[in-house]
Amino acid sequence: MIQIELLAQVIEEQNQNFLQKQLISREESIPLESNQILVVSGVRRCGKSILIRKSLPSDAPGLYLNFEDPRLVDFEAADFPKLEQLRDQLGKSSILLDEVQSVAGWEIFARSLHEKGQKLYITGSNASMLSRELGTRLTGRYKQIELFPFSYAEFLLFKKLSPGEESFESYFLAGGFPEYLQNQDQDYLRTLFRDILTRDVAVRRNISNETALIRLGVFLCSNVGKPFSYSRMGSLLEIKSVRTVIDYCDYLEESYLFDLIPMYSPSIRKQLANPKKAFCVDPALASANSLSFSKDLGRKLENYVYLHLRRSFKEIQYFQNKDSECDFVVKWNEEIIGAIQVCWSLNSDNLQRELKGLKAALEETQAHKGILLTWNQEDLLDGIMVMPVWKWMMQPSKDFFGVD
Ligand SMILES: Nc1ncnc2c1ncn2[C@@H]1O[C@H](COP(=O)(O)OP(=O)(O)OP(=O)(O)O)[C@@H](O)[C@H]1O
Repeated sequence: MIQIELLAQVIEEQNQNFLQKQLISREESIPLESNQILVVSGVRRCGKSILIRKSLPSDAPGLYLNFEDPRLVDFEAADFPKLEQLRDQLGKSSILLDEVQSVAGWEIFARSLHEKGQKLYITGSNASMLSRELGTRLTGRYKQIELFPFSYAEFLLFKKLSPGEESFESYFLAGGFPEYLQNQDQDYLRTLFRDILTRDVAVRRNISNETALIRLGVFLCSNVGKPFSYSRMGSLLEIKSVRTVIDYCDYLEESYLFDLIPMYSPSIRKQLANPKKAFCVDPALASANSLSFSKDLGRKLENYVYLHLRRSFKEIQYFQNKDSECDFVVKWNEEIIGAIQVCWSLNSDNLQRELKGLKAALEETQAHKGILLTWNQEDLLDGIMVMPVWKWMMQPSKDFFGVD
């Protein structure tokens, strides 16, 4: 149990910090009028709680509480009614709970607020921990929004820059974690990565071999965009059991650090068995934690394109047949709707190969729209649009493919 006076003090301090910050508006918006519980999930430090707090009208702020505060170590389910009491005493309109999944039984409180028609916002950085309770006790009562580090458009707003090759180069180097954009300290990205692996993944998942988990994380950062099989990864990383490799990869996906995308295949069974490609939630985070000193710029660009697609689409695959490859195909409503090829720079050596891969993907998947993205070239080749990545990123990829 926790004393209400201590709780009031923690709340006052946590809420003070917020007022001092200069904040930009995000592309994601919070549906304030909805009467469902609103859940914002995403990788750590990407701006989840700020998104909610900034969205609430200034004359009706919410009562914010972050459960990672060590002073809340003794908070238990029986303490939740104190939050309602403090909310009313302080004249707040709603309750906003950060990383609440650490308190067992939180979903019972969530449900009771919902039943009383009172507003609750929740943020979390672990997909499965949240979804377990959401899926059972709160089915149909919540709406979930996924948030990512800043997009290129948000980066421009934050840095007060204009769109173009020069500002895209800055984004390409710095990525989208708001605090990193402020401090530009690579150690921040290393500490963040390590903290997610050791504190979130290893502790929550009870992993005793933390070294193997970190090695896997570094391996994925160093091999963004390259296909690999679980067994090959196991042997490279000296992890004996393939099952362990698969579990660890799942945990890394749950923490929103990486997505492992499958190869396109009409057969689901083949799709599962084929090699996967990993993409990181923030390419600058991957670079800071990578062992690959050659700095593969082409794959990094591919990672940015992947993220831009991922903001709009959940199902993204790569395409490969016996003699050609295409970086991404995008699924929407059970249909592949688009194919995207990414190439740093088109020249007489690679042009035919890149076009062939894109056309093969379009033909085989029956996707109706394809594009070839480059660092700075723009053209129309053989009926295929060629565009610089920065320009393509100025609109949501859903708009580009004409779906909503
Ligand atoms: N819209 C924004 N404009 C400017 N800075 C922002 C914005 N959103 C977040 N930040 C910065 O990023 C930091 C992290 O934001 P926030 O605490 O909301 O992230 P979070 O995803 O809730 O983190 P955690 O998962 O650790 O709880 C903030 O301290 C703030 O400095």
